[in-house]
Amino acid sequence: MSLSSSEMELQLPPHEGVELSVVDMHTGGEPLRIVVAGYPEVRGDSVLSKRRYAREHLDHLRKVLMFEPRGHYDMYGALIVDSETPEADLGVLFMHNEGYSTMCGHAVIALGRFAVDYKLVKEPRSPETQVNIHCPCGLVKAFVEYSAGKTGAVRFLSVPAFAFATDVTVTVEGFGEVTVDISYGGAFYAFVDAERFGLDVKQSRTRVLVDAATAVTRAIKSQVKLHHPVSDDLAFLYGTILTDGRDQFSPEPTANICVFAEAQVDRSPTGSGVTARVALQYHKGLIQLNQTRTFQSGATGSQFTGKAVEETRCGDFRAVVVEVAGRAFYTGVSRFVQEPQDELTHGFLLK
Ligand SMILES: O=C(O)[C@H]1NCC[C@@H]1O
Repeated sequence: MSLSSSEMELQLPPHEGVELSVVDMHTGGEPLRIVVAGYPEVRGDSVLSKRRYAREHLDHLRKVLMFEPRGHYDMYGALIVDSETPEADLGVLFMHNEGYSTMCGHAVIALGRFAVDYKLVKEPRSPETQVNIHCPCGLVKAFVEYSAGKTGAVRFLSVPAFAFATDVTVTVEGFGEVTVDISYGGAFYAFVDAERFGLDVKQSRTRVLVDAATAVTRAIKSQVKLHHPVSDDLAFLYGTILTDGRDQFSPEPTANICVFAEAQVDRSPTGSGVTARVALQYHKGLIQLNQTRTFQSGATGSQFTGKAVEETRCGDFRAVVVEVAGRAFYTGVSRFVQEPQDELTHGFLLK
């Protein structure tokens, strides 16, 4: 007996399970699982309150889609929701191995293409189509290359980014006193030169980099209070980014690796991290407005570019608008099922 490909196409046998459909993409190697069907209504009168609602009432579905056996420890997801902002083409919630982030640049790059390809914006235009994406941190403007019916590279202008604190010394378990910078690019990150730990973001083993970055994140969470002028929901440390220390402007790429959420490793250079790092470099006078830098993922070598394009403010902070650019690709579509008899149907992670 043989099965032709058309007979096998997207057919599940009869089952009593709940189905969830997704489109999978990746940006610089970092996965993005976009939910297209199967989620119940996400209640709330703002994208930030919808994020709270999803965390309180729908978290079982995050685990189904992010965790094994359908996902994996480092899976990342996006759930499209309505936005309360009239200029927004779509709202989005981001999900990962621990919860819901406030910003995700790799996801914005993928969602920009997705929104044009799946007709979430009215009339695509050449050479670029603008897609306004309302993220929990605010409105992010994506510009998607569009030519002869095809989408390409994406650049986006993020929410105001600012250096929150520089040269903060914390006591890190296993490493003693470590001095870090903390910067905001839609989410807060700590930045440290990997050399401080005797590590190299491109050469060292990923597990060793993750342990050092995670120890820094834990230390900051317990020793530094963050705040954000717009909302307390934004005031938490999302992760630590280890760098190669090359912050002074150079046309050469600078590498970093981002460890966020629950010791999750970004395969991409991290769009919100690039935003925060550019704000930090600008704050320190290491780059000028419109000087484009290339940022490379220490994990995969994939690249984004980033530049500060305009000075602005965020509450009392002097801030900049940062433009980040990169490319995303489709990897597949899936219809997942949760069979009620399956003991592992809710998902699990190996730690
Ligand atoms: O590109 C970014 O901004 C994201 N990638 C995973 C972690 C961050 O949310």
